[in-house]
Order: sequence, then C-alpha cells, then structure tokens
Amino acid sequence: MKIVTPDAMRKIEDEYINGYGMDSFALMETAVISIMKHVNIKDRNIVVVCGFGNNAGDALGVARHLIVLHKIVKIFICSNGRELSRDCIKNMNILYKMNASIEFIRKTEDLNSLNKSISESDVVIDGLFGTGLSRQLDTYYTDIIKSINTYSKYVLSIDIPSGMNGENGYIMGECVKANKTVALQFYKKCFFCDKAKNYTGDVVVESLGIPKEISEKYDEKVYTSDEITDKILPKRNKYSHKGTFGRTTIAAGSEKYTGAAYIAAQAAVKTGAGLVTLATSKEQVPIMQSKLAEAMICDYEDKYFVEIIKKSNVVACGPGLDSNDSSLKIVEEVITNSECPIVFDADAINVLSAHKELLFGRKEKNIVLTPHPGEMARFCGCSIEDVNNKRIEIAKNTAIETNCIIVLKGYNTVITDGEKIFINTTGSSAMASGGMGDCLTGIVTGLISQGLDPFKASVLGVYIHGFIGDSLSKQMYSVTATDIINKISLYLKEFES
Ligand SMILES: NC(=O)C1=CN([C@@H]2O[C@H](COP(=O)(O)OP(=O)(O)OC[C@H]3O[C@@H](n4cnc5c(N)ncnc54)[C@H](OP(=O)(O)O)[C@@H]3O)[C@@H](O)[C@H]2O)[C@@H](O)CC1
Ligand SMILES: [K+]
Repeated sequence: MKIVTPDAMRKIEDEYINGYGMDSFALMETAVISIMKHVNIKDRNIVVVCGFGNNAGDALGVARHLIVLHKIVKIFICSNGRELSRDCIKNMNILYKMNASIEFIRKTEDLNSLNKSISESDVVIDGLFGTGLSRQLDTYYTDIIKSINTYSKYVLSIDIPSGMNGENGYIMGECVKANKTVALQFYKKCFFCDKAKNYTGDVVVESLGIPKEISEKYDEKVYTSDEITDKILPKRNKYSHKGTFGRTTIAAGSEKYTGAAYIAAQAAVKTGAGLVTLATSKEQVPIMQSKLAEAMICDYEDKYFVEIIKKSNVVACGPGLDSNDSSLKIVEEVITNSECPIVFDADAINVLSAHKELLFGRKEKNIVLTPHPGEMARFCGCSIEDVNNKRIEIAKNTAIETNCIIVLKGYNTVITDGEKIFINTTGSSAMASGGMGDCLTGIVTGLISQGLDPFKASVLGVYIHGFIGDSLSKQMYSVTATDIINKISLYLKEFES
C-alpha cells in the first residue's frame, strides 16, 4: 500500500475536490463513516476533542453518528479563537440543531470540565490535528493533549495522533497516545518513523474511494512491502534442475565467529538456491562440512574461491566476518571477480564504510547492502540517533550515493534502490535474537539465486523473514533463526505465483 506525506495527501484531496468536482463534505462524510467502523458499539460515554480544521470536521461527523446511536457524547472544541473550517462549521451547525453538548475550551479553567468528562468516558475521539499540523504546539494545545493522555481509558485518533508531524513523525511538543489510529485513504509517512508506534497504537487504513489515477499522479514512490510481495515468486517448473535455481556463494565466517556462516548458508539452501557453496575460514571448514549437508565448502585461501565467485549467480558476503585486513581482501575479491548480484552484510559493510570506492563503477545496480542502524551510522559517518530519526531519507540517500540497494534493518525495515522505497510491515520483537540478520542475508541471496531481481528479492526476503517470525510468534515466546530456517520452504509456497 502507498505511503503519503501530508503534502501529497493535500494535493490528492485538492485534485479530487477541485479537479474532479467531488463534494468536500461528501468526502468528509465518507471518512466519518469509515471511522465509525472502529468505534466500539458497546462504549456509551464518548468525548470528542476537536481542533478547528477538517480533522475536527471528521470528529464532529463521528459525534453526530454517535448521538444518533444514543450514545452520551460530549464535544469539546479547542480552536483557541481560530475560525473553524467550512465543513467543520457545517457539522457543528447540524450538531447544534441536534442539541448536542458542545463546549469551547477558551482558558485554563475550561480544562477542568474536559478532564472530568474524559475521566468519565469510555473512549476519546481525537480530532485535534491531522495532516494539517505543521509547527510546534503552544501550551494551549499541549495542555489539552496532556489531559487526553492523563485521563483517557481508550483513545481513537483520526488520521494521525494529534501532535505528530505527518511528514517526519516529530512530536510537536506533545502528542496524543492513541490506542488505535484510523488513517484515511493511505498510510501517512510519519507512522514509519522511529517511536511512532508508541503514539499511533494499532493503525488501520480506511479507503475514501479516491480514484487511483489521482493518487498515482502524486505518487512519492513510498509503499509498504505488501504492495509487491504477493505472488512474485516464480513457480517451480517440474522440468527444472538444480542449475535452474542458480549457483550461490556465501563468503562468511571467521576464526572468531562460527554460527553466522552456517545460518546464512542454510537459509539460502532452504530458500531454494540450487547449488550453494560456503567459503569460510580454514578452521571452520571441517566443522561446516559436518553441519551443512546440502552445501559445498571451501576456504578463502583456496583458488577455487575466486573460480566459484566468477561462476556464481549471486554472492553473499559478510556474516561472521571480522573487520580486519583479511576481511577487506575477501570483500575486494568478491567485488572484483563478480558481475552478478552481491549481498553485503555485517562486517563486509563495516569494511566498505572505509572503502566506498569499491562499490562504484558497477554496470548494474545489483549490490545489496543490509546494514542495521549501527552499521548504517558507521557507513554514513553519523550517529545511530540520526539514522533512527531519518531512516527513510538516510537509506534513500545512501542508495543514490552508492548506486546500491539498501536494506536498512530494524523495526519497519526500509528497502530502497534510491528511487522506490518499501517499508516492511512484518516482524516483531519476538525475533530479536542473534543470527536473524544472517538468516535474512541467506533468504535474500537464495531468492536472487532463483532469478528474482535483487531489489524485489530484498523486499520479498525481508517480508517473508518477518512473516514467518510473526506466524511462529503466535505460538512461541521467542523465535530463533533456526526456527525460521526450518519453516522457510513451507511458507515460501504461499508466495508462489
Ligand atoms: N485528505 C483528505 O482527502 C481528507 C482529509 N480529511 C481530514 O482533514 C484533515 C486535514 O485537515 P486540515 O488540512 O484542515 O488540517 P488539520 O489537521 O485539521 O489542522 C488544522 C489547522 O491547524 C493549523 N495548525 C498547524 N499547526 C498548528 C499548530 N502547531 N498550532 C495551531 N494550529 C496549527 C493549520 O492551519 P494554519 O494555522 O497553518 O493556517 C491547519 O490547517 C486530515 O487529517 C483528515 O482528518 C477528511 O475530512 C476528508 C478527506
Ligand atoms: K487526530
């Protein structure tokens, strides 16, 4: 699904109303009806907190429907003297005719009534600000938001939790902590920023029926990954043989780290890569030979290592490497001897941070870097906090700068080729365990090996990795990389075209 900025949303709405002749109040009523689906019919006492724009207009429409359903509804308008939007006034006038309870919050003392009503309510409908919030809130508004957060039992936010900047997720002084956010028509970009989940609660998107040709015109090329993950895995032809599914080399492991190489190689095997060779350190060879039944093993010093890279359809490099000179040599060998796609992970990315020039001058955009925020920060020369605050921008700029595909891991992994951006929606903290990144590298590599282009393989690989984790975590308290590996081929069936 598409993800939009407030600016794009405004343009889409404007074109629909002013270009196509859609009635703005009818559009607001569509929003109202879709928000109503998320109000628990058992709730009796409802407080509706409104600002003065169209977010408030939506909230007033919701209030009207709730009154019709015989709910006890208290409406608070928090406009701080500002004139209400046209459609907001329309809804308010209908409410006056219906003898609805409407109070204006004008001064600090008025907050007492708001606090009391909220504490007696089952649910608060938050219609203070939506996509229109553009600057820091003053104390008039931060006090109202504090009241909601202090006294409410349950909050349903309309479009965006009030106080969150729809573009970058910044908290503009204070922000409503919603239990659920009903986003209108599209996900808003802010939902995928660091810590947004603490404020949005569960997010649901409700369609307003805006025609696709309008939204495509203002496409900012940011999507959730389910936009392309459905049925993109090619069907396995019954006449295929192991060569059909590609030759994969995994350059992983060092004297120091053992498990990562095994996990990455085994994940590639289980994803369906045809012929997998693990190149590893000399000390690891006998151990890996006994552990990996379906992969061939060689060591980095072997002359076979370069030969196999040259013959490969995809190479993965990095899991369990060390960040020393011998790792640099391995990374150089991988890059200089291959035209095929490469997936660089872990210490290979750390090595490349100091040797970005190795990434330049490739004919095709077929290198995938899969950093976690720490590796991304090192690669970009910024702090982890910077990365977390601007995940989408940093991933995109790095993709443009390096001509690589970037998979910035973490909650809502960002996958971008510098043009399109996909944000992953699968996976959870149940998967926060060692080896998960190595497993992901193996899955992405295994998908590329079978002919998927590196960008699609990255989007699908991240999605499947989290999807399996989510499914397993319904029955398991924590999920390990081995749990995922054991289930990959079973779950991949669901993604077959
Ligand atoms: N898109 C769609 O298709 C549909 C959208 N709909 C709904 O409309 C919502 C957007 O409505 P909106 O544009 O009227 O803005 P809203 O969020 O109500 O804010 C109100 C005003 O606040 C102001 N303001 C900004 N910062 C401020 C601050 N710090 N402190 C004080 N004031 C501040 C700013 O005005 P300014 O002061 O800049 O003139 C702004 O205009 C959207 O989220 C959705 O719920 C649906 O009805 C139907 C279809
Ligand atoms: K809101």
